[in-house]
Amino acid sequence: MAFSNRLFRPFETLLRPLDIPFKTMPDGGPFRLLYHFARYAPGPLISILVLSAAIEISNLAVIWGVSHLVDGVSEGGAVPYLREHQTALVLFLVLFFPVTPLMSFLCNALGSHVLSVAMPALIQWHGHKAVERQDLAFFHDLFAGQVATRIAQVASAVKQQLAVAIWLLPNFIVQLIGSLALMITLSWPLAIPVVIWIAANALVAHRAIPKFSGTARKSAKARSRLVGSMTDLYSNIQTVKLFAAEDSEAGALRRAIGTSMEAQYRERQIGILSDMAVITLNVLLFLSIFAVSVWGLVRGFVSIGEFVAAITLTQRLSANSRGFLSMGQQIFEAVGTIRDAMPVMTNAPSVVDATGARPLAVTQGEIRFEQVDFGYRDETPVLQDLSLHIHPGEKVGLVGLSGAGKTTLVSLLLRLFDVKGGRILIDGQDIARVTQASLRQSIGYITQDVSLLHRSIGDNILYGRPGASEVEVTSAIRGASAADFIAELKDGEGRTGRDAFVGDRGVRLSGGQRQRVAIARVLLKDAPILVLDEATSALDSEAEATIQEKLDLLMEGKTVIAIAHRLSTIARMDRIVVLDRGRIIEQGAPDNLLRSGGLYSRLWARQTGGYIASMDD
Ligand SMILES: Nc1ncnc2c1ncn2[C@@H]1O[C@H](COP(=O)(O)OP(=O)(O)OP(=O)(O)O)[C@@H](O)[C@H]1O
Repeated sequence: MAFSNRLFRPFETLLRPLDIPFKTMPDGGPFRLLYHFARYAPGPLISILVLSAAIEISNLAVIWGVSHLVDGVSEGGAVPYLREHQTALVLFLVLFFPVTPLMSFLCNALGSHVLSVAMPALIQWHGHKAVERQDLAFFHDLFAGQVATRIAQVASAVKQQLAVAIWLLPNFIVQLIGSLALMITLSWPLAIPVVIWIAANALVAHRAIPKFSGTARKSAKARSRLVGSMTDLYSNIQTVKLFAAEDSEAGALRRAIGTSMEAQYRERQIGILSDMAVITLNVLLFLSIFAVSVWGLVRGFVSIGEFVAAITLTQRLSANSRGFLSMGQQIFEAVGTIRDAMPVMTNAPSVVDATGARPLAVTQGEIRFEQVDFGYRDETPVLQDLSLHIHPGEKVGLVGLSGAGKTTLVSLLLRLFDVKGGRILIDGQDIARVTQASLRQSIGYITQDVSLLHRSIGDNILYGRPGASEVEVTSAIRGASAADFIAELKDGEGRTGRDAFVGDRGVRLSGGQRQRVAIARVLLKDAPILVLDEATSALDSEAEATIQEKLDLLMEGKTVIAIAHRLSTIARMDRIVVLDRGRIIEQGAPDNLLRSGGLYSRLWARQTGGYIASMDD
């Protein structure tokens, strides 16, 4: 191992973000959140604070020592002075080297490893743990990109806040108080300009920081809106191109960029003006300290050593005062950022495991919807007083016009949302009282819109049952009639077959191919309950016939709910349930329903070429 790796290894182990179990974050504001994370590394953080203050104390001691030395040597000559102060000089040299550099090294190493790397990593990791528990409604309300951006924003703002609070601020406060004390010790008239300078700086900060934080917030919002619009545009680029909307979209983007620039200009202007005020105050401080010192030299109340010390202190104060203003700006900016972004991490998820939830035990596969009421956000009901009893091993086809509530019904069975009234039972167990993981592990679900993870085809199929053997995966692929197209796959980086990547959300595959991968995944999962939401809609008739055979095999011995617009695919079901505006309006064996002259028979009659001609009327 390289020397530097060995040297820094101990610092890397002080805060191990990935080993810290997740705890719910407090939603009591930015400072509560800051405290929540600071408590994970109290030792290193307090050490940084103490070291930061100690470094400044030693810097001030060196300045004081130099002034003493200059006075002593100029008054009594070098040799007698050095002889008389041997011990003090050795201590002084030790402080100068190696103590101060060593403390700076420790402070930097702790700050860089714990504050700059491990702390943001901890926030991102715990931020992810907080977000992954959120229900689907949460993700429907936000762009996925926005969620990721907000977690990253909180991580960087908390890091910034902590760095200012425990690293920069203690150093600056010690410098301010110490310089003042030293000036008073050297010669009290020297302290007067410093006191006035501190008061004037505080006034500038008091006026500039609130203005700055307002504009900084506006400009951050404008920037994130710009990024949001661009993300939305690129993820819908196909629609933009199909409607030849590039020009109008570019116009909207130009406006967003313009607004963002405008906000940034305002932010910079306040920064420049307050900087100018601080620079002017610094020049005035220097001139007045210089004037008082020269006057003191002439009048004899300031020695040469004190003159040197006063000028050095003034220069250090001036150099750091601009940093102080920017510290204030950073704090306000970070507080604003945390306040805006923290709800994604602190909002309580609405679908959670009940206390003492037990794993679902599917023995028969019986499903009961009992007087279920449900609506998404507002009061508009999507399902009303819906009761449905599905017997063990029964195959039920769900039919209804678009928007009738079919997908919603199966989403409730998977507890992607909670019912507003009534309950859903599987083998007599209320799904609200079992663990969500065990419920979803017991249900194989092929969705209408199959989206795949940007990984290899093999990994996407293994998602059905991680740890499945090679033989099982191969058999699932065969079962889904996916072997031929997978064998021919090749991605941009030369990976072939099962190793080929599928592109973002599976864009490199056709709709039918994506559906076959989804079927293979569910075959591998082999869950006792099966939900097929338009499982074969993207397949051509020939492929559908092949897959249908496989699905029939897959359905054997399982309880099945199948949604289909193409009625031929569900004609073989034991029972058809027809939904209309959230209610069951008819149900029965397919043949009986055909004869009854209801909605199902009308839909069937309108079906041409395998499709329902006017589903949306
Ligand atoms: N995430 C959601 N948030 C708000 N409303 C939703 C959401 N998903 C669906 N809806 C609404 O709920 C109603 C039922 O939708 P659902 O998707 O269950 O119908 P469906 O019968 O499956 O339709 P389709 O056959 O077109 O898929 C619709 O009015 C729809 O607009």
